Amino acid sequence: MASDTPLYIGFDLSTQQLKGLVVNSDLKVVHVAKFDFDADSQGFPIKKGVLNNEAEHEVFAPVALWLQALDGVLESLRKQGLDFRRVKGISGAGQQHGSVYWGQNAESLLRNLDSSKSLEAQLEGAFSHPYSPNWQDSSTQKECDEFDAALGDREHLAQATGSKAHHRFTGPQILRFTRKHPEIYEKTSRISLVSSFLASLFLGHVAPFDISDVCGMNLWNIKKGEYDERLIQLCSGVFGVEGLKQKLGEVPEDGGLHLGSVHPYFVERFGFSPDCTVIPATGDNPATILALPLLPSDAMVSLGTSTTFLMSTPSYKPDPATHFFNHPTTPGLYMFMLCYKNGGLAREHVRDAINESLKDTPAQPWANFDKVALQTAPLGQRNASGPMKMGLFFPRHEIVPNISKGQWRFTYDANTGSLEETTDGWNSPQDEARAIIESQMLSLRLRSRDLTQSPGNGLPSQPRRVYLVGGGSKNKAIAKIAGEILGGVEGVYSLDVGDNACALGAAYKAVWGIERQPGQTFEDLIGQRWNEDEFIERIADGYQKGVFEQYGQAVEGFEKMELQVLQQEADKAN
Ligand SMILES: Nc1ncnc2c1ncn2[C@@H]1O[C@H](COP(=O)(O)OP(=O)(O)O)[C@@H](O)[C@H]1O
Ligand SMILES: O=C(CO)[C@@H](O)[C@H](O)COP(=O)(O)O
Repeated sequence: MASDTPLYIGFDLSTQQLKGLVVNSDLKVVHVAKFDFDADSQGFPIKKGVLNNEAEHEVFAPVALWLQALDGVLESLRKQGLDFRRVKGISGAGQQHGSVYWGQNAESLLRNLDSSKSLEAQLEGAFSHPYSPNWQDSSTQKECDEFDAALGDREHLAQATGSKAHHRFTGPQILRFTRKHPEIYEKTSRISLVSSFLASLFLGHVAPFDISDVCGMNLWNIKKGEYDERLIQLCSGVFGVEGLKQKLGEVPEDGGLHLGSVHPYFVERFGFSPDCTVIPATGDNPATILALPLLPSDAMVSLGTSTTFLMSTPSYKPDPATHFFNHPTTPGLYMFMLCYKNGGLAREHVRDAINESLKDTPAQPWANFDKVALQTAPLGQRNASGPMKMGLFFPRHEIVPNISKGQWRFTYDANTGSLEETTDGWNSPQDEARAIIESQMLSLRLRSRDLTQSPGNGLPSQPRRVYLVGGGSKNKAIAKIAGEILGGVEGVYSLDVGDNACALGAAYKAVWGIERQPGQTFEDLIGQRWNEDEFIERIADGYQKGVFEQYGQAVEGFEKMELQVLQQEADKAN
């Protein structure tokens, strides 16, 4: 390909790292660079990308860390030989819900960025508050109760905003901020989401929210396409409604909008072309569904720090147990999502316990976990009618369902429907490798079953394909068990970009934003250029008659188990 053809960059500012991925107009990846927060940053006492205040259940990240990371990733791309002059468009993805609080001098500091200094050196003073509340935070129960109550109950809130109130959602977080730091709130000129923060750095002024990511705030009325006045009223606390609206700013509808050209900082420091255009950055989950032309009958499971389950759908069927967002590019479509806090880190706990019990940490740290998981029979059953082992493994307060941290193990007899909380018959931690994967997948199947349909030929309802993405998607043991539980008539697939799907989706968004014809949808443009044989790999079987139905029985036991644990926890609290 000629060396002056256009390139596009997608960034992924996630929990544990910032990635930058470069594609050409044919959607081929030409560069990837990564800045790992724990390994590569200097001067931040973080662990897994965040800081904790356990006493108040707060989890937060230093904003300056992300500034250091952005210069770091661009520097790595330069070292790889990226010719920045060819980059025509930039978009990005940010971990969802996190908020960044800009001070009074933010716009002037952004506008006057000096290319001889690092972003960190000159923007540290741009924030009224140095930390961004992280999606793993669970400090806002009081505020969540108020949000649910503001529209009557959690059903009505979900109907209006796509989700019931959640600890991590930005509205409840802002309300708590107005109470905990009233004087800082007053001095805050603008509030960004992590996605719009990233776009702001490239633009050199505070960028608007993205039409999909704004749905992760419990403030946006999805059907009306505007902020919900009652929720803005609540969220502004003792401060004025107008003041909050001004801090939040406008929300353009077009996900491919040209926000403006990159700031001269990037032209002078890295050699970007002055006409390189910034396209709205979206949330990391919305960006992930843009990594391929996803059909409404497909499901994606993102195995990152969080585990998320994603579908693109024309129907808006909000429910307090799930999330709906506007689709990031296509009006009339929505994104359905389930999000679990205890994803990758919970699996790592079991992995480490197994390595410890075997006194063996192999070079590939997942080797023992995978071997044990595959050697264990489905549901730890000794025979087809034996008791099923199942459990909940939550080293952190879980979102789905809303349960404090803890570990519970049960056996379930599918013939009698009896459920017993017991560790009898469990060989821990070995049995937990399969059990934790099963627990996560059974929860996904339970909560997504109303959105799937029968693919025909008398087959049970299930997705057409299951796509695995995120750090855990390279794990074939997880893929095999995911296929057994979730099904997928055509099988379980992974993207050849492995754990970079989110950055890839952001890069595709930039391609579409710049190269689309008037009215051309994302699905149309990406669908035309998508090369299935090259971009995806079938890594496991999906639907398997017999085992899928066996797990269907287990879903019933799983639901009962969750309800019992919820009841036990509620009784303890009273
Ligand atoms: N081979 C593997 N098997 C299972 N999980 C893995 C494997 N490799 C990485 N992971 C998991 O991937 C997670 C990071 O995923 P990633 O998508 O990169 O993170 P982020 O949440 O920051 O976007 C880690 O927490 C780790 O547990
Ligand atoms: O809170 C959510 C979604 O609602 C999380 O999915 C965050 O968006 C962070 O994701 P990762 O860092 O795990 O990719």
